[in-house]
Amino acid sequence: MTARARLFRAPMTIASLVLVCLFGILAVVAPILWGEEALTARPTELLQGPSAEHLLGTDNLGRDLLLRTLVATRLSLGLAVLATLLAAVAGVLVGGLPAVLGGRVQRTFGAVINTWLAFPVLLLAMLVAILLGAGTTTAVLALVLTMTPSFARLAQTLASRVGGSEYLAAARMLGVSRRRQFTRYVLPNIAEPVIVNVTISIGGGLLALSSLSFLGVGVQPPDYDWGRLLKDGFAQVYNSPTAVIGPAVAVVLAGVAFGALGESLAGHLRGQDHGHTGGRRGPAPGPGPGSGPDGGQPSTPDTLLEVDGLSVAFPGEHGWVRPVRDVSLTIRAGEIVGVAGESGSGKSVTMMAIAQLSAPGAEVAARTLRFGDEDLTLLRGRALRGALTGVGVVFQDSLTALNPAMRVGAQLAEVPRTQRGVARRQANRDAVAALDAVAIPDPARRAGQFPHELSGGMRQRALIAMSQIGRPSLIIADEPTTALDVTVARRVMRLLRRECDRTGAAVLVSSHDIAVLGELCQRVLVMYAGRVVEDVPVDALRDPARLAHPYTRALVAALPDLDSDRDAPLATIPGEPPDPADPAPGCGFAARCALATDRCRAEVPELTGHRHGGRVACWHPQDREVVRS
Ligand SMILES: Nc1ncnc2c1ncn2[C@@H]1O[C@H](COP(=O)(O)OP(=O)(O)OP(=O)(O)O)[C@@H](O)[C@H]1O
Repeated sequence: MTARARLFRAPMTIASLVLVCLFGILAVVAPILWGEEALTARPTELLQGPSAEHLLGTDNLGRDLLLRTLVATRLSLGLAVLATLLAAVAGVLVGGLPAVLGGRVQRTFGAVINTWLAFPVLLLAMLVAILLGAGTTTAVLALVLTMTPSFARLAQTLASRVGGSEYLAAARMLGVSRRRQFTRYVLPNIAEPVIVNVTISIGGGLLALSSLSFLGVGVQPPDYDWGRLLKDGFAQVYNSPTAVIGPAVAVVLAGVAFGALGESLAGHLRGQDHGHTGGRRGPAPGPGPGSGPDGGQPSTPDTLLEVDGLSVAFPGEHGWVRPVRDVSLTIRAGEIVGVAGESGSGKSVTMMAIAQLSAPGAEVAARTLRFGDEDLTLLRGRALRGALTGVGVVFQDSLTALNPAMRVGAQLAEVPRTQRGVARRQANRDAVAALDAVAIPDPARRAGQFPHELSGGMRQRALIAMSQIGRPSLIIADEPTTALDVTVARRVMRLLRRECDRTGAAVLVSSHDIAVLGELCQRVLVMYAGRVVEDVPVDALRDPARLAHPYTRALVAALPDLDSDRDAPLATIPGEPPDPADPAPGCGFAARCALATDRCRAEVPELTGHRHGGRVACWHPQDREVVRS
């Protein structure tokens, strides 16, 4: 049974849904059927108790109390629904918009929402009602004012997850307008919980509005809602106790029905656990000047990307933490370069900093960050986005990298539409062709599906297609196969290579698996503790004796192969990588290195050329000669 089928079979859902529907029908038909009669005064039947003719008795003008309660459903529910919807819209705008407007706006709006939330709801409503004078409009306005902050808080929490997601980061990078980011990326992904909250809040709104009418600051005669009926009934409760029963039961039943329905829906949503609005990246401030030793490779005329002295810092508990330090690398046009290293070595942070997709709050600095003819350290805003149209990004987790609320084809089509102004139809055709190019079967049908309808491998292919569709000259693929099993991962990597061979794009791709990189790349950069420790040509990688850095050797030795003795434990690298918040002086690997000397523990080695044709940062580089001796 599907989760939705289970939801609609749950007794609480059925009961609350039936009640909500009944109230809805009553709100529509009661004024039509009994509106006139509920207003008819009967001077001979004043303040009567329950009878067969008047089940709940009559009021001080002889009007039937049951009919008045039924007719009041429309105004009571109508006002509660109206106030809740207005509050939801206002709350979503206040809480959701900052996600696409950026850090400072986000913080300011957050502070406003917190202050707003601190006011007691009913007190605020009464204050507004007293200031503006009693009446229906005032009551609704007061309610909107008091309900808006809780919607804003909800929208803010949900939208901040979307704001940090990879798919929104990619949309920003593409130059998708803020309005479109909000309507196509933020809104659809926060809609479900907001709608559920609207349902729950209608119950609360109904109680609050009834309270205002009961206190005399809400609906005024001759209009009447349940709160007003309660107020009038209360005045005659000693003569006719049944006068309060009708509206009291109606308020409680409707409040409980909406609340219970909302709670059932919320439980269903929690159970579904989409897990696809999570993400962790957002736009980065532009890189600024940095410092550090110059370890960069000389750039050649066909150099496509040149990075020198790249450092990334995040605000930590005790000051700035710098997980990436002084990284230097170059990539030539069409070259496929891998980035290897243990978890936490700084691969993703480096790659995202190059793609200008660092997490909010990150401080990125570089002496040189040049892509093609553009110096990215000097560009901002539109100019930076323009320069980055030549970069395609493949993220780690295809589920968080694709907008779950947008069809796959539409997401792909967004790239040519935004970057080159291609017409929608043509862009859709391009999207299907791009899916076809990455060997997705039945691409036209798949283009019409949502990301969750595709398998993990297929989604990763779609991401590769998306990174290619803008015809970039560089693809940055951050562990594109982490979420896939080994066989699918290898297939996806081969596909990445085939696509890049076909289009001539260069690739910077990271992976934990140095063996996979060895198959795919021409060069592999080995990272340790936020630095590049070796830049190895792939032929040297295949011959462990030519590897220069003890860490690279240890990484390669830790790889199992077909000849490995299955009973023997795998080689591991003893010790732990250093904590980026507490880096030791000298070489980061010294504490785990059998060859470390005092110099290693005191001075950071620079990346310098090595006989294998690459570079190494080590005071005691290894090579064939050293091994033999
Ligand atoms: N937004 C952030 N704020 C603070 N620290 C961060 C942030 N993102 C990453 N880091 C830290 O930076 C370091 C490097 O992380 P990074 O994700 O680059 O490692 P990685 O080599 O890609 O690892 P993995 O293979 O597990 O993804 C880690 O210590 C991580 O905790």
